[in-house]
Amino acid sequence: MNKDLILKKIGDWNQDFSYPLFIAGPCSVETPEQLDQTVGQLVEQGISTIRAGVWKPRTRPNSFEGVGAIALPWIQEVKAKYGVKFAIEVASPAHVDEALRAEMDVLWIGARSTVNPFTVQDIADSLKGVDIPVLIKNPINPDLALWIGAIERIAQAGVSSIGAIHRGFSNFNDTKYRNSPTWQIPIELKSLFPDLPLLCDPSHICGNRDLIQHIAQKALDLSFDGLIIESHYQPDKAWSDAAQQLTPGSLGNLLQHLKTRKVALDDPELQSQLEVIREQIDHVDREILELLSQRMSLVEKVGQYKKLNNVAILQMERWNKVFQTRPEWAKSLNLKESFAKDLFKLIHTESIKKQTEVMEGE
Ligand SMILES: O=C(O)C(=O)C[C@]1(C(=O)O)C=C[C@@H](O)C=C1
Repeated sequence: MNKDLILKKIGDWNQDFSYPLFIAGPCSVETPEQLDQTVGQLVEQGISTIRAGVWKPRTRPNSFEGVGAIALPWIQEVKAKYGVKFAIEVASPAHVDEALRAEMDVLWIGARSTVNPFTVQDIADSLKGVDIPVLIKNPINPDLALWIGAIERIAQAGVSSIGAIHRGFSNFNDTKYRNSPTWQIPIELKSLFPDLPLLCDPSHICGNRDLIQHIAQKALDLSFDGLIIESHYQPDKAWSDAAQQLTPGSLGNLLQHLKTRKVALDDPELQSQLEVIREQIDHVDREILELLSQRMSLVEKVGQYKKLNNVAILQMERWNKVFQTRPEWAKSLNLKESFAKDLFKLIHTESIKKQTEVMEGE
């Protein structure tokens, strides 16, 4: 992976944006009136960058696919009237061309486009020589490399202001969320590219307006750089994504109740108190690793016995016992059973690897 990508924090982008960056607007542009009402009300709530879908990629045909390019002059009108910036989704070079001609301020690449490197490359090629902020949503499947690949393609086209949007990942099981947040993936992205601005799209994660506050707060707690939220002046009448859109008033209320967290500690007193606890954590982590190393030596010993006596590595009866007792022990120690299960699954996989090395060794 290319860790040498030159990425800029929002404050260094080629246009001025507030920080954290809060973008809001309707799922789709529907009519000039809907756009004007929604944008006017969002501006009253302090929003200065609006999102809206012009072309909508839909799962199945014959559903509303966006009004298309006729929306662009309507957008230009509200941009001029309210002095807002505008972000729209592009999924092809033709969209990029029309969006640039209509002087959009920000483009985003949707989850269904990010999954396809051909599509992303086509979009990247059409952006050569144009420096407009581009936001890249995660692919619908939980594939970090694909997300990074899309970011690299856009960066290589010469775009200097790039952000990533976490909109959750498709899931087959019916969970609480429309798209699973699977936070470890955006966290991993942030740890690989600390300067890459990362926004969260709680609307698409939740699929339901009641859950948005919680996910929005969680994103800020995890040091996300902003939010992109769907808002419509009459959400229940929206032509797409009705259940997850908020009225501008509810959005304003949500933003007011959000706690923005500091990324770094600037109070030396607090810093030194934290240092003391962090030293203790370092010490405990070291002990955990020493104990794991001891466990692995024992596993290796068992491996030698198995090799000598021609016994199979995988011992389900014993493993089932381990896998049953450890979560129980964890619970009595105030740890989550699910955490102990995940941990011991990892440990067991490592034991099997170790014993395979013993078996295959001289
Ligand atoms: O008890 C064994 O036979 C081991 O090799 C140890 C161990 C473990 O890690 O706990 C590893 C592999 C087996 O499938 C069961 C358990």
